[in-house]
Amino acid sequence: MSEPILEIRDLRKSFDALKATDGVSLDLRPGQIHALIGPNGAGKSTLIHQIAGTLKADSGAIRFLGQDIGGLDTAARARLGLARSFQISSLAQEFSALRNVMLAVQAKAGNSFRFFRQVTSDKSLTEPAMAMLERVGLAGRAHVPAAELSHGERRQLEIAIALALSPKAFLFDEPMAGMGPESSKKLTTFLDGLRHEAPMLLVEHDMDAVFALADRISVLVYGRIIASGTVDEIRSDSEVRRAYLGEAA
Ligand SMILES: Nc1ncnc2c1ncn2[C@@H]1O[C@H](COP(=O)(O)OP(=O)(O)OP(=O)(O)O)[C@@H](O)[C@H]1O
Repeated sequence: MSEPILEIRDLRKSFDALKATDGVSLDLRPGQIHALIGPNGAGKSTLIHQIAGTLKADSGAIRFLGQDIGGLDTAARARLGLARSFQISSLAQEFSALRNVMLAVQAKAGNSFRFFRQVTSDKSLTEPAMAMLERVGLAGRAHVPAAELSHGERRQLEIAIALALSPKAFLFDEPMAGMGPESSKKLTTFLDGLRHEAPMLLVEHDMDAVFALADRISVLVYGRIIASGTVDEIRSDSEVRRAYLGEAA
């Protein structure tokens, strides 16, 4: 089996007495979509934030491309190729979709944010940014401020931003949240194709999407992984059905 791109080992994070992450270990391998599911409050977002670096783990190891990244900040992890899209949007709301992606292209190139005003027409930024918008189906909305995009379009924009960083792995926290069935289907097809670009750790409550996409599913309950396996293994696991899936399986 190929070496994991991302390795999590015995990760722990408490908020006072609450063990939000209680000894989690998992691997993300090349070409893989690894879904992380579990009930509300199970610790899925907390885990994603520790991997991205927006939250510091209490203990445990996070290795990315063979390197221990536990001591790196969010920006350094992103520069290594760890791209993320969170439940809570980090878009610059007053900027157009195109400008938002240009910021990411510029960050990837290592340029300073301060000079952004002078480079808004720089083709080395506009062209790749436009190409990313085309990929996610947002080219026609390039000049619309992020604040005026629909919820689904904002999620597409976040993915375009993630793509602009030439990621080696994606962390997605509920990309389908708040989307209607049509948009969810479209996004599912898009994410399916994305696995060849970089593997993905996907937190998602939409079980249709998870079952359609996941190569592997890990089930988190009270901060612990209670089961990990293929879609079929997870669907037929009686403990998982009791703890989470219920009738959805
Ligand atoms: N900053 C924080 N301070 C204190 N408690 C927190 C903090 N962040 C999360 N928690 C708690 O940690 C637990 C895990 O929360 P988390 O948001 O990671 O769950 P989740 O599985 O992502 O839930 P959901 O599916 O509802 O998004 C919850 O009990 C939550 O209240």
